[in-house]
Amino acid sequence: MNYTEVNFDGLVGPTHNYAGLSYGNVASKTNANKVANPKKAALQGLEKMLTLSHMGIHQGVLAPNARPDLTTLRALGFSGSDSNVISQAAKAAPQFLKACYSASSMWTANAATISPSSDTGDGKVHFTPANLNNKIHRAIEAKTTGNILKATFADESVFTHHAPLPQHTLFGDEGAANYTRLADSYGHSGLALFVYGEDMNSKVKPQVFPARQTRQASEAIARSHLLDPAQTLYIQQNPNVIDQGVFHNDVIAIGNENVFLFHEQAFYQQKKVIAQIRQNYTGTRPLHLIEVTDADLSVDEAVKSYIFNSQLVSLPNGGMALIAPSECQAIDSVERYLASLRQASNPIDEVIYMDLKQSMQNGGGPACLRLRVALSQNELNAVNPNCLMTDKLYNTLNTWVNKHYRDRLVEADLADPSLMLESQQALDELTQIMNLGSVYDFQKS
Ligand SMILES: N=C(N)NCCC[C@H](NC(=O)CCC(=O)O)C(=O)O
Repeated sequence: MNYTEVNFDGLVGPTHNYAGLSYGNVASKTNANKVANPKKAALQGLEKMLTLSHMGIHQGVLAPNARPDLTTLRALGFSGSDSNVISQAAKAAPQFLKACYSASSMWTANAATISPSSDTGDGKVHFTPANLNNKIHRAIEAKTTGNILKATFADESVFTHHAPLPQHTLFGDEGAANYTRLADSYGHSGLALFVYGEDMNSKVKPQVFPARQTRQASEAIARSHLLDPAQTLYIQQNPNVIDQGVFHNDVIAIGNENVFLFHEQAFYQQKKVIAQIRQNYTGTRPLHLIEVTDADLSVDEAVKSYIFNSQLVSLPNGGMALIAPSECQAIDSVERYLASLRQASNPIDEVIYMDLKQSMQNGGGPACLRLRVALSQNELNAVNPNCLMTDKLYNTLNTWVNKHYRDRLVEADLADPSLMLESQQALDELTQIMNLGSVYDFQKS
């Protein structure tokens, strides 16, 4: 059957800011308190979506979570009118206010884990929103993200939506950022690689920064998605690279169809991992396992450039392209490596650089900004059409961003209730543009 991959990018929400909320994510900490430009962030994201759709690649859009998250602020004991909730939180608990204002749902690689119908026991596409248990500003995304996924993929005859895993450290789940699938093509059953940072029954774990994904979470998802155990591998991230800022596996490895590009320090007991992948891959097209050595690039250069957070996409006329952050052009060794990768004998023959600086400064590169969904033609027809990128939707969203978004946001602005009202108005309009219904709590009260 004819399958295709659709990249669903997260639309950057109107409250994008730099709050230093993610311990273990170097960029988030380094850029804390910088002046943010939400308008530019959203336009940079839309530009990437348009570029891919003009390359003939199917492109989708996922609406952002509503911020501030008043439901969470009220659960924390702030009460009265919405404006009172904001001003009380700004005085008593600015850290929680920042968490409830984060636009972090833009990084939709963390929105969910999705298994295509060619991998699942019942032939449906399975979705599990990530609980993002490790960080409070992200853990509060799961419920609304679930609503948005249901409104985007509504047809229950082809799509199955699971609840997020229990909110407990044992089941820390970061979604597709820690999941890759290797297959002959999108429509063939694939080898699911679940990469975890910590097995809660083992002592092998990072010493400085937290491991966000647990093996227990990955196993639970593979069970609910009815994956074939013979086609599912659980791989541990190298704890030493987590301690160097590799907080998700997609900061050190990227796979697409029969190509897997990863750093030589990506995994714990890497030689064994490579042998397992080779042994379990059932495709007939040759598997390209491309290991980037320390001599090519250090882990530090990988984290600074975000080279592994490029999107690796199959082109309509064959071959693959790497959609890389423009930060890769600033580091000589990275540029050199990319040039040699293009020349070498593998399907990657194009590198396209994108300016995503607003997102990058919070540790979110091209691959963080998109959720991959492999779909058959029939399943693609069942997707909410207002969530699929066209020139018309691009123009509408561009106008919408220019109308509603600020071009400057700092922490002090979060205490001003007019930011809340502006955001709610913008998002209410967005749900009409994207025909999502009432996915936000503020639309229900
Ligand atoms: N690698 C992938 N797939 N996603 C990147 C997510 C970046 C996000 N940054 C933040 O949440 C920073 C927010 C702040 O500090 O204001 C995170 O750490 O979870």
